[in-house]
Order: sequence, then C-alpha cells, then structure tokens
Amino acid sequence: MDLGSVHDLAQLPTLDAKTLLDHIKARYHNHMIYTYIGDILIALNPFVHLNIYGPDIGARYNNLRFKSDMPPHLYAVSDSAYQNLCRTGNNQCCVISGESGAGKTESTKIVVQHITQLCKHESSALHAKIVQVNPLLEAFGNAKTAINDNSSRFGKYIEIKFNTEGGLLGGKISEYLLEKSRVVGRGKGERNFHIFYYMFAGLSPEQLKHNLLDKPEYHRNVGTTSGYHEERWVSTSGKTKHGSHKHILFVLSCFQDIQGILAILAAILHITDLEFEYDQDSDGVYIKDESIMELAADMLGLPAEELAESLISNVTDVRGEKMISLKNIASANDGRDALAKALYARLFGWIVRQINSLLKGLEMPGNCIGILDLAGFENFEVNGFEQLCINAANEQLQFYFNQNVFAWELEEYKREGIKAKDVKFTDNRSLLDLFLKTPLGFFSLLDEESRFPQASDRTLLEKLNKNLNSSKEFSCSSKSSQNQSFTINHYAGQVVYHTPGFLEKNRDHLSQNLFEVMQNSESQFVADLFSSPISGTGALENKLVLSFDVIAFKILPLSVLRDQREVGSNSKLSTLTYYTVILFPIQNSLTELMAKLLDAEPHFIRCIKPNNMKCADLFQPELVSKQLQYTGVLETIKIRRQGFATRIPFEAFMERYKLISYGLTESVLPTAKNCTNSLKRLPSKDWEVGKNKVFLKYWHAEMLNDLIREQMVRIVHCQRFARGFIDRKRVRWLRKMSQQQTHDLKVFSNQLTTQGDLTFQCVSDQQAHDVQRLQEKVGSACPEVSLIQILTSRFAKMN
Ligand SMILES: Nc1ncnc2c1ncn2[C@@H]1O[C@H](COP(=O)(O)OP(=O)(O)OP(=O)(O)O)[C@@H](O)[C@H]1O
Repeated sequence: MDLGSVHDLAQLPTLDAKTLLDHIKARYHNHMIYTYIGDILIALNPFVHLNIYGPDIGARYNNLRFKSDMPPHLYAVSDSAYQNLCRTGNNQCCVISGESGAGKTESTKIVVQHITQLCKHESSALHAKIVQVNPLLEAFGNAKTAINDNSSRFGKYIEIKFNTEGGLLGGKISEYLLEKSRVVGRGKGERNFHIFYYMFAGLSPEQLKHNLLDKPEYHRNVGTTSGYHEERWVSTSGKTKHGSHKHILFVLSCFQDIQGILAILAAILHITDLEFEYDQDSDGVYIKDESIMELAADMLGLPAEELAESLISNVTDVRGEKMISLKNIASANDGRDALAKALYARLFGWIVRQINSLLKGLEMPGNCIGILDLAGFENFEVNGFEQLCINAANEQLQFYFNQNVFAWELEEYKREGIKAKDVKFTDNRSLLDLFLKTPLGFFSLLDEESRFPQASDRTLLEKLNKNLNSSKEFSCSSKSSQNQSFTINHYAGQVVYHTPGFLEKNRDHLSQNLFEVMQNSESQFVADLFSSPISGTGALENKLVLSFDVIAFKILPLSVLRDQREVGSNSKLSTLTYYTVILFPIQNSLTELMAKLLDAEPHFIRCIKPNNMKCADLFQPELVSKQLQYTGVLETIKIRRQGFATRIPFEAFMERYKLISYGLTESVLPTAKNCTNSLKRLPSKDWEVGKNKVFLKYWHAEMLNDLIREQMVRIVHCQRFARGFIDRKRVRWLRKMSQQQTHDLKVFSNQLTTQGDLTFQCVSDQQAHDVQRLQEKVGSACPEVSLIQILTSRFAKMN
C-alpha cells in the first residue's frame, strides 16, 4: 500500500505510531491535509492557501452518498452534519479542537461557509450575513500572540438553525471566556485586540481627532511599548489589510452607533494610559496627568471630577452610610484596569448581541448545527491566569472527546452485553477533578482566597500547594519566596504557571462607585452597557435596569441554580460537569457549553500544527507525533476499528430503516429480531444487536442509507411500472374504442351511400323517416354526433 494513499487511517493494515506518522507526513507533502480516522477528521494546517476550497469544489461534496466517494475534507464533515440533521431531525455539532495556531478558526470559517452553501435553496441575505459577521468578531475578539498572528482570544459556539426541510432559519453566536485582560497588558511580542490597530489604520485624521486620539505610539497599549514597532504594523496590517479595516468600520456603522463604539475604544486607550502617584498630604494617590483622565471622561460622557474621584477612592456602604477611603497605588491601578476590562468586555458583549439580532431570522421551531471554536491549548514562556482558563477549557473539551469516543462507548457495550475488546485510553478525568472539584479543586480554592481582602498571590500559592500537592498532576516548583509558580501536567503537556496577578484577575470586579458612575453617564450608550446584566457565563444580557448589588450578588446565584437544575436533569451532563457549586464564569461557561454539545450529535475535527514556524511544506515529526499522541489518535483508530461508532435504540432504528425489509405501511414491532432482519441485508456482517440498541460501525450508516435509497428507487420504479400498466390499459381501451368507431363509421358510410342513392331517387316522407331512423341507429353506435349532425344538415340541404 503506497504511503499516504489511504484516506481513512482506520483501514491501515499495520497500526503503530510510526506507520501513522509516515502516512500523515506523506499525505501532507502531497497537499492532502485532511485524513479520516473512521468518522473523525484530522486536519493539518497547510499555512498556505491550497486550491481545495470554493463553491465548485464544495458542490462536489454536497449530498455525498459515501464519504469515501471524495477525498477527505471539511466539506464532507459539514455535508454529513447537514444530511444527518435533515434525516434525523437531531441537532448536530462540529467540535473543532487543536492547539493554538493549529487551524481551528480557519476550519470554522470553511465549515460555516459550506453549511450556508448546502442549504442555499434560494438566495437569502441571511446566508451572506452569517459569513460576513466573522471578520467583525475577529476584529474584536482576535489578536496576535507569540504563537498565532490571528489568535482567537475568546471561544465561540455558532449555531445555525434550520427548519424541517433543511431551509435556513437563522443563526446565533455564544461567546465564552473573552481574554479581556489583553486590553491592559500582554506578553512580549503580543498585541492588543485587532480593532485598536484597525481604528488607527482605518480612521481619517479628522475622525481620530474627533475621538481625541493622536498617534498610536502615544498609547501604552497599542504603541511601541506594547511589544512591536508602529512602523511594522502600519506597513503590514495598515497597507495590506487597509481594505478590511474600512470594511470592518463600515460593518460597524450598520449598527448605527459607530461613534459610541469608537468613543469607548478611545476611552479604553486613555484610561489604560493613566498613572497614579503617591500623595503625601492625603496618604492616598493622585492622577499624574489629569488631561488624559479628562479625555477619557469626555469620551465616556462623564464629569471629569466624578471619574477622578472614583478612580482614586473607594466608597463602601456600611449600614446605610457611605464610607470613603483612599486607594493606594496598587488598588488604583487595579481599579483603572478593571474599568478598562469591563468597558471592553461589555462592548464585546454588545457587539455579539447586535450580531445575534442581525442573524435572528425566523422564530420557528427547528434544529441546529453548532460549530465550536475555543481558543486552543497554550504554553508560552510565561503563562498566567488567561492560559490557565484556556487550558482548563481545552481539558474539558478533551474529556468530552474521550467520553464520546471511548468511555460512554465501552460502558454501553457492557450494559448491552456486546462483545468488544477493551481499548485503553488516556483519561484526563483526574485533571478535570483538579480544576473543578468542590470544595478542594483549583477554582474553588481560588474563589475562596479571592474573598479575603488580605489575601495575596503568595497566600494563594500556599493554599494551592497545601491542598493540591497530593495530586500527581500538580506540583509547586519551589518553596522559595522568589519563585511564585506551579506546574500542571495537562493532557497536552506540562505547563508552568506564574501566580502574580492571579487573584486580581480572578476577582475582576468593578468597584461600586466606578460602576455607578458608568451607569449615570450622559452617554446613553455607556449607561445602557452598564445597565445590562452579565450572565453567569460572563456574556452581556439584554438591558434590565438593576443596581450593582443585584447584578453582582443576585443574578449570579440564580444562574447557578439554573445550571444546577440542568446538571441534575441530564445524566450525561452530570458526568461531564459533576461539580455542583459553580460560581465563576469559567465553570458556568463550561457547563453551558457542555449542555449544548450534549444536546447534539458530534462530528469531531482534530486540527494539527505541522510546525512552529508557521511555514508551508514544513513537517516537524516530533511536534506532530506529540499532538497525535496526546489527542489519542492511535487509540481512536483502535476503537474505530474494534468498536461501534453508531448506537441506535430499536425504536429509532425501526422508524428510520423499517423500509429496508418491510413495507411503508406495515406495522413492525421494534424488537431485536426485526432489527436483525433489516441488518442482515447489509453487505458487511460486523454489526451487533444488544438488549435495546443496534451497534453499527461508522460505515454501516452509509450502507443503510444506501439500502434505503435503493429501496426508494425500487418503490419509485414500481410506482412507475404500475402507472405505466394503468396507462397502457387505458390506451388499449381507447384504441379499441377508436377501432370500433372507425368500423361503425365505415358501416354508416356504406349505408349512407345506399341511402343517398335512394334519397336522390325518391324523396318522400316515408324515406325521410327511414333516414331519421338510420341516424338514430348510427348515433347510438357512434358518439361522434357532430359528424352525424353535419351529414344530416348536408342531407337536409340536398333535399
Ligand atoms: N486551511 C488553511 N489554509 C490556509 N492557511 C491556514 C488554514 N488553516 C490555518 N491556516 C493558517 O494558520 C493560521 C492559524 O490558524 P487559526 O487562526 O485558524 O488557528 P487556531 O487553531 O484557531 O488558533 P487559536 O487557538 O490561537 O485561535 C491562520 O492565520 C492561517 O494563516
């Protein structure tokens, strides 16, 4: 077998890590970046545009009979999801995973585009909108990191809704875990969110002036100190992508409030430029450059003194009385950063909300195809709270994959009495426990420590070390006070996290007085943003005027209760998120996301990065091998060969496939015996029938669908034959009738000749009477009365 010629690695005759790698490498160098492992698609990032996309190629994958009819592709996965949705009426989800830079976001775009093509029965503005909103989301949610120039700094779940005929109804985007801390600082060589640079590159000098902005280098968070030189991004992003900046700004202007958006973005830059100095007189702090603060206040529609007050002092409510205390430099910096982060997060939430109202479409019952694109696993030189959140989310996703592909499958075999070899896989449940267990999991401990005003990152590390050091996945590298770090052995590798900043980022709350100042802004846009509650997952909800206390302390527990109820009502969900006390957006987000995924049939796409240099045609075997190993590719091949990817209850099987062995109207009981009768028609016999379900290999679904198609063709053929038979019978009768008529006419004509001679000879009453009788006689034999009438009238004329 030629290296790389096999499209489905589950069909390889020899199975070991080296053979696997050799095949993937050979395929990659032949520009075959997609490969199947049974029903799972492996996608290698080509880092170059390949000529394998576009509507024409997409059309060749539409309504595929067998996946093997075409080379592996993302299009085949989206087609399979769409076909499944139309056939079964069940929700579908495409789960796209892989480490940062592996190609998840690009794959997501390709899948979304193809799905909108698949259902494009008539041209609809909605199709275009679903595809077009993506650059806007990327402008606000993506940024350059050390690994990826266009890294998603948030997770998104795109739901595309269809009616029962497969027609497009609408779309919805859910956002998770936006890395809002990026607006106040980031690692070496990294950038702020793209939108800030687009603003400088796309706005005219007058527009910049209107927003009180000058040159990017004057701003701490986009200028030279943010890790790159201005010239570089103006020359690369500014010139090559200038068109796209204009496009983004144009799309934004469709929201009618572009000035409101620009004002908030400008205000964030001004706020993060603020610096505080110690004030000996008051033992508090003062703002170093008041003019910057005035610019920010102006942009936000606030009185400058009020903003200044709330930035340098705290107001607390003690038994109904307001107590004012002065901040120190650290707490003033924290408050400033919290304000900038809150502004950006709420603006991002608002953009997503606007996009959703744009995509809402028709409010009709229907089913969804969801596409999940979370920020991928990260391991930088310095890893902080953001990497921990992203990696914990990826840990949850890996667990979901393991549960789907291995654990639930093996459990079910046992329950149903199916003989299948036990496949060993690397279970990351203990890591999920480490993060999410209560009360002694990582996030619970972090939550607890965040509540103590005197706690510090050092006390947090002590707490973590004391409670988690029994776990083999956790270790505290050093007890020295210099080294504030700990290590976690993730499924995808060991990551060292540095604790400085953990507590503050986790607390992440805006002080009451800053919050109230924002709510009372003269800018309706700003006031509205701060009057909308934040959901348990951290997303901006629809506007509802509530006080700070209600938002912070009442809404969250309610959403917690809802989540707990959902957890209780879904046994699968409870095995994935069996941690009941949920307080933080990350846990809420994961719970909500898992609930969505569990409500759908999954299609897995595993993205793999071939090299760390972002180069085309460069395959680094160790890097790929590591990814194949930690994603469990070898084990997946084994279980796909030995196991049964599709498990259908008897009722559903009979409902779907009854036609194969029974008639359309025949009532058939959903028993093991009746299901077996239908399955016997399959060309391959490696299926199993359990106590309540049939167990099929992934290729059986295609075979069954093929049998159904054949049966349908037969039915149509029979119908055509029956219709032909009836039509032929009718034609024969008509022909016979016509022959009879011709004969009668002939007789009539002969008689007419005789009668005509008679008529000419003697025209008497008696003879006329004879003609009349003749007419009557012929008329009853021949329906062609009109002919008789003509003859009669001619006859009469002759008389
Ligand atoms: N199918 C593809 N064709 C061409 N280039 C691609 C493809 N997939 C990915 N790339 C290139 O790789 C880069 C990184 O891909 P992408 O942003 O999709 O990674 P990601 O897995 O979403 O990363 P992150 O988790 O950081 O968001 C893209 O900007 C693009 O240059």
